[in-house]
Amino acid sequence: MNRARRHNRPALNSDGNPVITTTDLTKVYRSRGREVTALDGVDLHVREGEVYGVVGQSGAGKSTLIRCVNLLERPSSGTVTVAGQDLTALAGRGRRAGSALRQARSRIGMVFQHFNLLSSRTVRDNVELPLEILGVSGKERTRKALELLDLVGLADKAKAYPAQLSGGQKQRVGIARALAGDPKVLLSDEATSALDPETTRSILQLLRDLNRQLGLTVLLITHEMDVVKTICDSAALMSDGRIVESGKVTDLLATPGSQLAQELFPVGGVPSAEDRTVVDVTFQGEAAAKPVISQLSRTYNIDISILGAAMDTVSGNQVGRMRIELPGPFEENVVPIGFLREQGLQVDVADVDASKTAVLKEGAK
Ligand SMILES: Nc1ncnc2c1ncn2[C@@H]1O[C@H](COP(=O)(O)OP(=O)(O)OP(=O)(O)O)[C@@H](O)[C@H]1O
Repeated sequence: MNRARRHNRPALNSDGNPVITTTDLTKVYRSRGREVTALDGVDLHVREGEVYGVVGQSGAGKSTLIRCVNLLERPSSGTVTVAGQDLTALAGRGRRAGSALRQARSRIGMVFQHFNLLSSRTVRDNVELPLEILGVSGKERTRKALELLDLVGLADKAKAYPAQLSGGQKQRVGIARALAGDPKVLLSDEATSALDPETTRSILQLLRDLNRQLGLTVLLITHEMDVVKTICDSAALMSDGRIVESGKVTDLLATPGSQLAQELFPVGGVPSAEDRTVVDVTFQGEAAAKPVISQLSRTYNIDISILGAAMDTVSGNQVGRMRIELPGPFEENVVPIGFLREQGLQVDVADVDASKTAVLKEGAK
């Protein structure tokens, strides 16, 4: 059970200080005479206290980005600043990392997809490991490890070995270990990808609770849009080593033609005949509760078909998307579409082509 208590930290201040900043970050891998540009001028701004998700297709550069943020991977150029400290200016790499970089890294926790626990050590000893490296005394290490295991709901597993734990429990140990150095920032590399849906939910809830309770800033990479919907305040979409869209999730949902919004709330559906206007409507907050579709139908005396719909909660707010079909071509529907916009809804006119696959958004034209 998750013991992290909720507390009443005010909602994220949208003007919060940046705690992770990358500037023009570039990473070029060179192997066997070949060059791969994994990061191509990435500017990332993660504000204090937010949960920030980076999504993108396989090979987009997500893992490279998160590994560059704590300098597990040394960028080819550009800078990484975490909690006001320019990590790229600190010397050394890997085992030989200078003590300044080691100290700075201890303030950055990292959680991995496959947990990376040492099988020969007990749960408690796994959590103590980073404290050993930091030179913390035995008694203090044990006190801290037990406190952290309690925080992640595993107080009764301190003497168990990783092999005796479920996947979700192993990830809780991974999270406790990541918190050992009292980090300001937690990096999560696909932390829930190896877990079943229910365990995923409980781990995401734990991350959210830790974010709220400790004021911990979380930067996570994921290929699961549900992770973004469930816990992210902000998100960035990566493609070919670049950030192609970023911002607060609620703002992205209100941005015409947003690719991230479409991926978060994919609505399909093709028109029933030629000469129909297909419109994607996004509802947020108060607008989600208004009976706008029936009002539209009554006001303009038109029949409206719902071609597809998705409703969900994003960062605690009710959000929905709906693809509707109005009779007649676009020119005949300018006024009804204006009515929807006046109701505070995000409205994109979708141009579903004859092959019924490509959707070109009005806002993206
Ligand atoms: N150590 C490496 N040496 C050479 N090329 C690499 C190395 N690591 C990553 N790459 C390449 O860099 C690009 C970005 O990889 P990266 O793992 O960062 O993407 P990703 O978005 O995390 O993908 P995935 O979701 O599949 O993990 C890919 O083309 C990949 O093949």
